[in-house]
Amino acid sequence: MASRGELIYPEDDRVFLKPYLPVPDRSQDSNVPFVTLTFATSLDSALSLAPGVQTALSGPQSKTMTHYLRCKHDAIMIGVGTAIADDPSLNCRVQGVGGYGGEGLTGQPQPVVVDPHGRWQLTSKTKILNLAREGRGKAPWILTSQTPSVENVKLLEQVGGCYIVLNTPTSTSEKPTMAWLDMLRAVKDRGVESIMIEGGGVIINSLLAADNADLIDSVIVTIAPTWLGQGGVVVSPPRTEGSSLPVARLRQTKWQQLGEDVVLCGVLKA
Ligand SMILES: NC(=O)C1=CN([C@@H]2O[C@H](COP(=O)(O)OP(=O)(O)OC[C@H]3O[C@@H](n4cnc5c(N)ncnc54)[C@H](O)[C@@H]3O)[C@@H](O)[C@H]2O)C=CC1
Ligand SMILES: Nc1nc(O)c(N)c(N[C@@H]2O[C@H](COP(=O)(O)O)[C@@H](O)[C@H]2O)n1
Repeated sequence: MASRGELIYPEDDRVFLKPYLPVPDRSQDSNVPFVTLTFATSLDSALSLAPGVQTALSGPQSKTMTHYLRCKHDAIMIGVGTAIADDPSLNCRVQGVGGYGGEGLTGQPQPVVVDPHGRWQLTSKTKILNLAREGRGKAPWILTSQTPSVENVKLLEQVGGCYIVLNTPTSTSEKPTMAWLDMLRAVKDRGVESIMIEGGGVIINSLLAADNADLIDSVIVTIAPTWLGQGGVVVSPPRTEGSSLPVARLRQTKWQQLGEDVVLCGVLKA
């Protein structure tokens, strides 16, 4: 750890991740960005103790790995459940990136929050807005399907963020209905060539479902040596109706121990 909360990710550990990282210019022909699915899980496949409860699973080394991944992607995406539960920073605190020893916002990912029904109430205390104000992270884009509140728009635009309203069919319930293709195209249209998707449970399970899993280029999972127990937010994507096959399986896997955790990398495409 360096000064001001700056993190240092060793060169040797960077080599291990390289085959799973976005390649510059790789996706320029595609209408969606390079997608990395990445999260930390317990041994019982839980992301957190309960919906709405932030739970530290990663140890210091694997958390630093996640921060390194953030500077290797143009954008970072979470669902509104995570935004409300965690009040996250969604920035990169690796030494040398913008705001942490580097110039401007160089290396900082664009945070993207999926909030179809406008649940996220921003305030002057919302961490991500304050970081943007201080030049230590970018202001978020919020993907929604509803007209946002005037108060939220004001707070967001003051720091350079914006709403992106998708004309995608939505239900009136809390069920996620914005199509992944539409969401990914929307960010690609705004210059995002690579995106890491961190969670939470609804986001990950819908992305891993058969209809969407093809959109994932790389998977990087931190596994912490702990059982959270029943009642947690669990990664367990829906089975295809009538199928008795596994939903998805990683190929080209590699494992690395980081502190007490292991990091599993792989790809889903054949
Ligand atoms: N261990 C880890 O790496 C991580 C843990 N978490 C934890 O996960 C928990 C939050 O997870 P969840 O409650 O499942 O919330 P979530 O973060 O997945 O957000 C769910 C909401 O996002 C929207 N959404 C998701 N997918 C959508 C889609 N395809 N289309 C339209 N809208 C969509 C919907 O409004 C949905 O209700 C928190 O406790 C958080 O701390 C979150 C991220 C990473
Ligand atoms: N890598 C990782 N390990 C954990 O144990 C976690 N709980 C998370 N959560 C994700 O990181 C975000 C919070 O971190 P920042 O404040 O943005 O640095 C949180 O919103 C989840 O996306 N990740």
